[in-house]
Amino acid sequence: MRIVVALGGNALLQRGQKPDAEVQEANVRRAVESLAPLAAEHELVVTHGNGPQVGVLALQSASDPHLTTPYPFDVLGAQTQGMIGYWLLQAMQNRLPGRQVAAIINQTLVEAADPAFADPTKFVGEMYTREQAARLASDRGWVVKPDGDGWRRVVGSPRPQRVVETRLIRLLLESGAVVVCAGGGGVPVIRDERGDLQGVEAVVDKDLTSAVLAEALDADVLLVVTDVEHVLRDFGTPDAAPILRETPAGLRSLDFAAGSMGPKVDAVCRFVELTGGMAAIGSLDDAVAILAGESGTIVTPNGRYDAATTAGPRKR
Ligand SMILES: Nc1ncnc2c1ncn2[C@@H]1O[C@H](COP(=O)(O)OP(=O)(O)O)[C@@H](O)[C@H]1O
Ligand SMILES: NC(=O)OP(=O)(O)O
Repeated sequence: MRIVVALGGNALLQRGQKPDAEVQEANVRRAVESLAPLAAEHELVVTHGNGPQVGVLALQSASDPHLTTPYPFDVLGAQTQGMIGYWLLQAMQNRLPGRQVAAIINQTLVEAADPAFADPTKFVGEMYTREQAARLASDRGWVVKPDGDGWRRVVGSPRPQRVVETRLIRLLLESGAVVVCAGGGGVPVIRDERGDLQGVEAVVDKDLTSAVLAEALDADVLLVVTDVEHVLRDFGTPDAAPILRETPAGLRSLDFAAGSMGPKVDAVCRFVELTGGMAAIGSLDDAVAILAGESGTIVTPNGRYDAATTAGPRKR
């Protein structure tokens, strides 16, 4: 099978952890431990988040006295692709000797007129108290919003339209390589009036980009892995209950939090609606169990899933 796995920012940096390289490298090794069995049997594309990391780089850049202007978010997004891509590349190569692994810088086309530029929703960087966030907003011109128990900076997150390097990713997959791409949702770009690509100030949602990419690659499965075993209905209430199997229409009839579960649900529904394939949201540690139908929230056109008929290896 051809599988696209979207690795949550939580997989790379758990809440409360300091964003030191060695902390994230250890988390990446744990992620790769979970994904390696999939790579051994299937064609595998790994995408990843960059919310915490791109916020750290933005702060560094804004504090650098040598710069006249801080680096814009397209440049910072490319930096996170290089950094996280390198960690994933090395961990995969160590865990899958003999297998080719490619980690590529890539761009995601968005629409210049997307209203999301004017209504920032994408959380970046670390968590602050309400008072700290208010001060940062006034000192640095940030937009800040509540995220769970704290406050974080938000930036515009236009909808991904197409991964520019889709053909290259397909070629790499067909050659047998594991491909790490679409990091941070891909570097956001538009085409100018001459048709040239040009970066824009935004951070694309990696789950939505993963759905666009998975569909364009004719993937069989889209796995969105994060720090919860299932999507919960009535999240945050005493009636919270795991959703095990669902149809896209069933999931879309429920409400999910913008900026966290909302885009993941949107991504898996979109993939299943467009392809008739299987998509799931679950825990990073359970990637193999999700495919076996033993964990996660599994979304299919009819809300049923038979691992024996779906999860066979794809001929390369
Ligand atoms: N309905 C829900 N079911 C489960 N988790 C939810 C739900 N709504 C919000 N969440 C929160 O979403 C988080 C996962 O989203 P997010 O933090 O954006 O993940 P990642 O960074 O891994 O992509 C969970 O840790 C949980 O706190
Ligand atoms: N770009 C992006 O979606 O990052 P996170 O998954 O870390 O929020």
